[in-house]
Amino acid sequence: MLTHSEALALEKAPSREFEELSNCAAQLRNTHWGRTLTYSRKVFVPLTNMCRDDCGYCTFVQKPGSPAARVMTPDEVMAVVKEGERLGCKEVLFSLGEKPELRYAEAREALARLGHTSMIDYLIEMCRRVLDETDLLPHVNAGTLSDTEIARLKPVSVSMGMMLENISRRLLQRGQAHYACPDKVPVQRLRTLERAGQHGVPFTTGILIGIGETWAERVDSLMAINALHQSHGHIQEVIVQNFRAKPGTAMANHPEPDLNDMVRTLVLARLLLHPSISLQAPPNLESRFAAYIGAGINDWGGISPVTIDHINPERAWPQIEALRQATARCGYGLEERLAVYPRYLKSSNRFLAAPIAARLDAITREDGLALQQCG
Ligand SMILES: O=c1nc2n(C[C@H](O)[C@H](O)[C@H](O)CO)c3cc(O)ccc3cc-2c(=O)[nH]1
Ligand SMILES: C[C@H]1O[C@@H](n2cnc3c(N)ncnc32)[C@H](O)[C@@H]1O
Ligand code: MET
Ligand code: SF4
Repeated sequence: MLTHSEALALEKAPSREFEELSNCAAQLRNTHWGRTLTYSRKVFVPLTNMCRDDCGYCTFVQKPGSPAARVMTPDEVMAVVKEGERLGCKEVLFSLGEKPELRYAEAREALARLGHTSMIDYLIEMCRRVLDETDLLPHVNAGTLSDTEIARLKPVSVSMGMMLENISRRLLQRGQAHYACPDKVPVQRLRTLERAGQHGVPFTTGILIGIGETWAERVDSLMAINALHQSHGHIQEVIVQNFRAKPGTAMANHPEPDLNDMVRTLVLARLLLHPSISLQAPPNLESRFAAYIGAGINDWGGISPVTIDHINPERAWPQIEALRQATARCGYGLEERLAVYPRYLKSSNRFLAAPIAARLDAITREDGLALQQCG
């Protein structure tokens, strides 16, 4: 839709020109996704907050030795999932630190007590329990994954995700957001995205805005995501998430991106990405919803009536009814969807393992959830 030089120029396009581009983005959303925005009713399960990486913006991560460092027990996981089920949630978002067992004895010991040697093994067990004991559907956000890890997770989850964040290697330098983060090396993130495509996993990714990247690096990141989608068709959604500065982190004093920056980036994403890719922005990290809708988003992501956003614990979820009203004031409806998007739901396709396809078949027949076909 946009050439590379048009994409670069969008950053500083004069307001009249930008308004036209923004109208194009909104129009493109209307054409491909209609006048209904979606969200997923979820519970957030932070299976472990120990992590071998040290992202400069992250408060989720806890070092062993800190009283807050932990691995959730199976009973704790199932209690929150059951509570979600009681309140009508359909997604379990497993979001966790990356491979802490490779760095910390405490993580290895905690896993050994649970009968496992790796966090991914334990995650697979818990996904299976969710499927066996509840009606919820696991979405796995566990960072970089190997071929075998993806192959083993696919039959126990409906979709997986990992933010590319940014393709820039510059951010790995000392003093930058991804210093000392082996799992944030861009080629490792890109390999995970590529492997997910090869395995036919409906995949969520995205970019993190305002962590020291340039506009050109955002353009390159979105173009890389789009190219992977062109090869494999697996990118179901792209999240454009604004960095929030947290006290106590290396980036506590780093400026947060402003609304104009977010809006321009959303327009960029809508115009660069294939229109069948859902464009999501989280509603708890910005309250001016109309600006996001005007920039062409079609989805608000996961919202929980049960759990906080453990990544941004100080940012409360909007009430779903309040979000519905705000969305309606912009002229759009709000509908619930599943963690996997409609176009992957056709049974007997390469995107769903057989037991998952059977489960989804049953759920969608009962519920008739957000099943508008797109893309
Ligand atoms: O509550 C959150 N949900 C996050 N989600 C979940 C998201 O909101 C949706 O629930 C799922 O993507 C399902 O569509 C992510 C999912 C991913 O695959 C990758 C990254 C994220 C990031 C967040 C996040 O920071 N907070
Ligand atoms: C789940 C996703 O949340 C993002 N993430 C981690 N820390 C922050 C923060 N301070 N602000 C915004 N997003 C963050 C990362 O990109 C991670 O992949
Ligand atoms: N650690 C993973 C990542 O940064 C999962 C989300 S952060 C808890 O991608
Ligand atoms: S953002 Fe993810 S990878 Fe980075 S420190 Fe936090 S938990 Fe680890």
